[in-house]
Amino acid sequence: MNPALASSLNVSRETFERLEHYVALLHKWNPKINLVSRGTLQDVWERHIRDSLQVFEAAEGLTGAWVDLGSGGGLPGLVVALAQRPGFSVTLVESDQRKAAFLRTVLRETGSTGTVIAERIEATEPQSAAVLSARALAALPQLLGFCERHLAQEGVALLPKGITWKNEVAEAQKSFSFHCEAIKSCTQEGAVILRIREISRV
Ligand SMILES: C[S@@+](CC[C@H](N)C(=O)[O-])C[C@H]1O[C@@H](n2cnc3c(N)ncnc32)[C@H](O)[C@@H]1O
Repeated sequence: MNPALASSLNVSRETFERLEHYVALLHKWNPKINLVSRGTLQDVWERHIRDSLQVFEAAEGLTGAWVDLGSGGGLPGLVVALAQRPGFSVTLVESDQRKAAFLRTVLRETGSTGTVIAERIEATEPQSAAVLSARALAALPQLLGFCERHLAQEGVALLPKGITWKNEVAEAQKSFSFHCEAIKSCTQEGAVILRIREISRV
């Protein structure tokens, strides 16, 4: 337990302990199945955990079914599940069977609840999510297509994007109408979390 780190992440002791267990499993499994790029593993708390927790914070005021698409090694969806905030049920969609096995292992070993769907997003039964997240999965136009399938009408998408986010928004506006708020990232200069709702085709 590192109290200074736990406090800077603004998580409870219990959540921090689950996150520590997750980080240990990431180190153990990563050499075999490449869950995160090897170079980022030494800096996992900043590059991945803090980066995912800020997506969670952007969900302030929301509750219900949280669906994370293309979860990979669990970012940000598994971190949301490990935080165990009341009012959310978390589903992780990841088509790679080995990564899905990893996600289930972390949930089981940390005593956390969550569902892992080891299927392709396009083939998964529509989820009617209240909150939909996806990090490093696809460009915004494709992500909004996934939202059409999996986000409830009143739902909110939380999509971390890098410094070219304005270009992606402009590209997506050619095919979709949507309300978009850009929340500054605390982990990368120029990056944002797009908070998107009221999506429809133009
Ligand atoms: C670049 S990784 C990002 C993983 C994680 N979100 C992160 O930020 O580290 C993209 C993940 O999405 C999964 N994926 C890509 N296309 C998918 C699809 N159509 N259906 C389900 N999973 C998909 C891949 O297997 C991979 O694990």
